[in-house]
Amino acid sequence: MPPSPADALSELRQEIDRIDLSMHRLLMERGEIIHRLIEVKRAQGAGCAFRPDREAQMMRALVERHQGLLPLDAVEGIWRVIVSTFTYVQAPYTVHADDSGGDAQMRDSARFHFGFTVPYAPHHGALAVISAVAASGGDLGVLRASGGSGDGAWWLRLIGDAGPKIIARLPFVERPDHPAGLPVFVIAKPGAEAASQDIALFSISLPRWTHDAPAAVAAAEGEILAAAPVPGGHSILVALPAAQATRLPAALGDANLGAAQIDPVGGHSARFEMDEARAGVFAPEP
Ligand SMILES: O=C(O)C(=O)C[C@]1(C(=O)O)C=C[C@@H](O)C=C1
Repeated sequence: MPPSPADALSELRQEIDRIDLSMHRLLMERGEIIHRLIEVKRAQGAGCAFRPDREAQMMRALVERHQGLLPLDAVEGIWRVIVSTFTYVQAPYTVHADDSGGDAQMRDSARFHFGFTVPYAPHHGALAVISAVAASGGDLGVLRASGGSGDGAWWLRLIGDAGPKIIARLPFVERPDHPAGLPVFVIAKPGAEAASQDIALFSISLPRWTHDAPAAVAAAEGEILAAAPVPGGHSILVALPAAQATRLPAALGDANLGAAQIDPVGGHSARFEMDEARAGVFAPEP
């Protein structure tokens, strides 16, 4: 005789309890590993525990192997909370975020990527975020990748050895309809470990704005992310594959912009975009 619906339900719930217990035990076991990792990192003298390149690699592997009923957004969100919280328990940090372009999207992004245990400190403007990170021990800052605030050329504040640098671009896995898809840069004070050099970011101060600038940057496979007038000229924030960075001076020179001042302001892992079809595989049936 097949089991009654009540018995079948009870059996399935026992299975769920068994799986929940295993997942919880595994999370606690992960915590033990993190304990040992703290010791190793302490021996290395590292400050901030955030390792964006490692996280980018983990998030890609996660979405690539994911299958089944659970929507990808949920799986990604769960792992973001796990990893960010384990980062926090290694070395507590606050996420300073620029809410000048709207609080809701920025807060959703910070909570999705860093969870609720990590303190969230809103600021009005990119400059305020950069100052907060510069004054902190090992905090992170989150800024809209497109700029967007009325702060002008905020990236100038990232120039120089001591200034915070861009170390990541979020989300790690880009796709249409990402629940926290606002493209943001994460900034931090320069750490012991070198940041990724897949994509390099430069502040370029031009003696003047010219419509040849985008083509010159494109000639080095770069992209202008933001632009703002500065005293004595115009400043642009440029992203390009790090391997192409040596081509920038010549490309600018060819556009009569040889006097441009080029300063590194950080870098991040290569962007990883999922196409719509793949991103939708796990979406619930309408
Ligand atoms: O791999 C590390 O260095 C860790 O600190 C572990 C861990 C994780 O929890 O998986 C946490 C923080 C880092 O940003 C990356 C990964």
